[in-house]
Amino acid sequence: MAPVAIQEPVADTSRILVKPWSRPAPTSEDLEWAPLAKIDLSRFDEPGGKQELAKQLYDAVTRVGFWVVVNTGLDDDKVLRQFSIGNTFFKQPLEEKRQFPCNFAEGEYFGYRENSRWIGDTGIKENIEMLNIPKDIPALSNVPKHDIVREHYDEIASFHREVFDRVVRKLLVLISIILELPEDYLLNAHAYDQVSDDHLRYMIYNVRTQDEWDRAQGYSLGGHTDFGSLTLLFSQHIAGLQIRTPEGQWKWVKPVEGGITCNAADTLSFLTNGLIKSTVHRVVSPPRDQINVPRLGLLYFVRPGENTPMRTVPSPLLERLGLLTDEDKDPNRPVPTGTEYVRARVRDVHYTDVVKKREGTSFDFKGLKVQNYYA
Ligand SMILES: O=C(O)CCC(=O)C(=O)O
Ligand SMILES: [Fe+2]
Repeated sequence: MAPVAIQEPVADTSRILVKPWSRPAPTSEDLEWAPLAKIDLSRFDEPGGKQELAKQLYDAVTRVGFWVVVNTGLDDDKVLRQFSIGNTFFKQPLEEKRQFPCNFAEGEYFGYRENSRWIGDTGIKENIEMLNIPKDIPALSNVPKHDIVREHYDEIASFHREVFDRVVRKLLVLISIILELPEDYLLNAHAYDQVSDDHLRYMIYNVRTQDEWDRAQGYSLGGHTDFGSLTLLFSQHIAGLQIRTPEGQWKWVKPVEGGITCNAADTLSFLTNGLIKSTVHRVVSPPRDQINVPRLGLLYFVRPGENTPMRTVPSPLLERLGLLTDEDKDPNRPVPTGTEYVRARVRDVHYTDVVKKREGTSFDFKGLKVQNYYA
């Protein structure tokens, strides 16, 4: 028998103590929850499993736009540890958090986003703070890290990679199967080792009074689509997220124990000429029994990168559905890269001191067009 390595406990030399965070109590209010498909990723490697899961995912990605993955193999203790690191970060002094702000002038989203912007003319500020952490690849190692990220980097980086490997990779394979493309087609277009603006996000909605929520929401309810290809939301218990269902009703998203809520976003919709649905969603005031609890979030955003042309993919399914145009098939037609598109979008939305609702307007970057505002 091979000798078993005995691991000495390693002294924690970090300066910043991460206090364990746990999920607050779920709401006891009877909300109208959106029915979402549950995709069991433990079946992915079974014979025929991928094909079966792809069938189950079809309606979710083409019509609903939101679904839940379960049995991902990600250990919930590791998930809670990431929530705890995020929570500890947000409790740090503003000067510390402000050290590395998002560079919105360039459409760059890595770093800290402060809750400093005014919402229209309401006199209320946004209540969201976030810290976006890039992929753990050499080409992005120069992106500056806050102390808490540096001190816990091994753990954060391995979580980042594990989320990609256990969830993102599998979803990109399933969607490639749906599109009748080679299984690794979309994975290659979003490869972990290539430069892209993928990020792990710690996010917090700070507590507001009902009156503040009402005033902010009277101006805008914040309906939007996400900018990249896929968004993963780790389970947390504060309600607030709502999706606009295919029937046009707003329904709440219920947290699933051990599950991850996923949604398709704009660039995946562009790459499939609209077949994959980028669903409109928003975060509204939590129910009464949760309104005094900060809404801590942990998310992963998948974006196409520098080496991904924003051209409809050569899918036989899209061809049959009449969604592949001659223009799409022309490899010489110049198109932006994923990074160019995403940065233009981030700059357009976030490079401002006052958040405007921009009713009736849309964003158009070299022919890639999305609506800015959904009521
Ligand atoms: O916090 C959530 O549940 C969703 C947040 C969201 O929609 C976003 O960050 O784009
Ligand atoms: Fe979103």
